[in-house]
Amino acid sequence: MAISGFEGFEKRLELHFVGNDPLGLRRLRCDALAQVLDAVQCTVVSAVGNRCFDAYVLSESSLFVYPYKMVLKTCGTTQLLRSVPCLLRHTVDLGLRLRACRFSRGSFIFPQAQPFPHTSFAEEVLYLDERLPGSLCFRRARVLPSSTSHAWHVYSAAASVEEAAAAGSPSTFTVEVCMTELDQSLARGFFREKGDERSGDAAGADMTDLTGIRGINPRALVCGFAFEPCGYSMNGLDRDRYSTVHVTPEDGHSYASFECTGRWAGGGEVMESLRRAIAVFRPGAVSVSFCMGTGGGGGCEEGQVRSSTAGVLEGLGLSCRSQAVEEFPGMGMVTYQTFTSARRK
Ligand SMILES: C[S@+](CC[C@H](N)C(=O)[O-])C[C@H]1O[C@@H](n2cnc3c(N)ncnc32)[C@H](O)[C@@H]1O
Repeated sequence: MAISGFEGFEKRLELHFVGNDPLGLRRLRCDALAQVLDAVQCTVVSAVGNRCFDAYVLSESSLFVYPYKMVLKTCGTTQLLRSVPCLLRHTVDLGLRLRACRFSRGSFIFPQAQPFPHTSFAEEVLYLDERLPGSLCFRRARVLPSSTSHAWHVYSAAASVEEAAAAGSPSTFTVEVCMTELDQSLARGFFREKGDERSGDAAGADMTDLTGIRGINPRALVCGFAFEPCGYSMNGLDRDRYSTVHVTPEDGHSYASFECTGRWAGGGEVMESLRRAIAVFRPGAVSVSFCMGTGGGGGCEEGQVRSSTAGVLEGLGLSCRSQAVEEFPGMGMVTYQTFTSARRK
């Protein structure tokens, strides 16, 4: 951990593959996954799977493995992008071909504590540019700004605009929420009692219930883990959709994140999850980023996504301070909105 404090803001990598084996990436052996995570400098603390995907809680955030999609999200001073060369070696052995990659992150609280290749966004982009196969020729790196010092950094690379659009239906989305300045009394719910000798899973299950996290999606199978002396991570599995929450409750640099995937279908369900997740923490500042497939025809329209999001957060006493939108060839549209508590001015 950095001397300054624990860096809650995660780095997130999403990789899409093509192949002929229906199990695809789920065939990756435990020792191969351990090598990939070793390169990043984190470990698995718990794992669960369903018919559609495997979900791992890590010492620093989460990993989701579908047959043709992998999402690796890590916080602290982990070296997320170092997973790429190792992973690509293993996936070639499984007969899988990388067809798209997206890397995203917010602005670090302690940027000086980040090691290579995360010392700057330019370094991260260069690292990926040099290691991704040349066949991923549609590339874009953008920093979506806000009215504060926070910004959303996104890099994407795709082999073909058509191939990627076909694989991600226009109505599928991923939403990433970053919350800081958590309500102190609510953040206390993510500290363990002194002398609590239960396992991280057992203490995590209680935190899931007592803090209201279980209610974010009552249908999900939740795998929660409580760190010592504080901190919490959970993965939720609901059919082919995952959700994940990570909490750094320490006062002064408190942070929580919520992420989920789904289909837009009018947006009611995702907006309700968003409302419940933010209500668990009552943060002073929030950013919400949606990544949506492109192609039109029954999908989610970015203007509608932004106005629904603003409506939900305003209902929680948060005011929209900035909005940005950017298209990434082959990966879709990304929106980025920031909010602060109305009481905070
Ligand atoms: C891994 S969790 C949640 C990560 C998530 N990205 C976040 O920061 O919101 C991080 C919290 O757990 C605490 N923690 C305790 N032991 C830890 C460990 N071995 N590895 C990572 N975090 C640990 C940290 O101090 C922090 O409060």
